[in-house]
Amino acid sequence: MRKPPTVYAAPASLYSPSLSPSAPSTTLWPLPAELSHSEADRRALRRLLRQRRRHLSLRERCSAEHALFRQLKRLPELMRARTVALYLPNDGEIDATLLCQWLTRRGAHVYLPVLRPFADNSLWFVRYDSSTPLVKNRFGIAEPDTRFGAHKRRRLPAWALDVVLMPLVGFDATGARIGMGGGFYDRSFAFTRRPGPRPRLIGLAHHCQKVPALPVQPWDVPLDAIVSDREIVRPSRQD
Ligand SMILES: Nc1nc2c(c(=O)[nH]1)N(C=O)[C@@H](CNc1ccc(C(=O)N[C@@H](CCC(=O)O)C(=O)O)cc1)CN2
Ligand SMILES: Nc1ncnc2c1ncn2[C@@H]1O[C@H](COP(=O)(O)OP(=O)(O)OP(=O)(O)O)[C@@H](O)[C@H]1O
Repeated sequence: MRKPPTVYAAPASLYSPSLSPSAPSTTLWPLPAELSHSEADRRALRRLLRQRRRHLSLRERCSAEHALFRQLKRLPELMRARTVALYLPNDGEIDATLLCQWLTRRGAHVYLPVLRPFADNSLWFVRYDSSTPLVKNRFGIAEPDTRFGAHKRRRLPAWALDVVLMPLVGFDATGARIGMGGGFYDRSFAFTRRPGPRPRLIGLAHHCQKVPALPVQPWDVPLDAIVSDREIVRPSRQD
């Protein structure tokens, strides 16, 4: 019999050995003095922050993952949530999958993002548990298999999720964020600017991804909180 997929552990390939376990990643990958709105600057910043997070050692990752879990368990949004979207970590992203068991024990359901086929960079959210078959998407990230329509009963409209935990590439103290650059989350949650039911949006990142200031783009959806292994940032919503 085929072994069921391991679900709650992050793939071992994510944990590439550290290049230099002792050097703090912020020293090795310093930020430029000025950051502008220009696409070239945003691309350069993404590359640098992605290097920083990939450079964390296994020990730093493990301790960050546990620190993040402690912070998340205290969030009122998660304590009352019944449906929570998270992500399977990729490219050095902070790992929030310790929450899976915690949420399941509380009777909540976990969802993962799936690249929407035949659509412009937006996401579906499909229920995830220990028996969910996973396949790699075009970026090499594992996601629930939606090829044969079996996911249809397990898909939830984005507005019906209680909480969305969103992977960030960078953030600042005001709650501004930068993602992987595909606009996937911005498109999928653009509706949250209008009145009506909406999930709480919570960005997650390693502390080394915090920058002094990030320009906000007109299409950036506002977040309710950003949680790192060090702190919880609560931006004041403008609406
Ligand atoms: N773990 C995780 N899952 C996620 C996301 C994420 O950021 N993290 N996403 C969040 O949006 C979506 C996928 N978005 C992504 C957008 C760009 C790249 C990326 O690596 N881009 C390459 C260019 C690759 C190419 O074009 O072929 C790059 O920038 O180097 C990866 C994922 C859905 N699932
Ligand atoms: N609601 C939207 N409708 C149409 N295009 C959008 C929308 N949101 C973002 N975009 C486009 O997506 C592209 C990427 O946006 P951006 O650089 O802000 O990505 P990001 O915030 O890093 O990614 P993500 O939202 O996936 O975390 C931009 O060219 C932007 O114009």
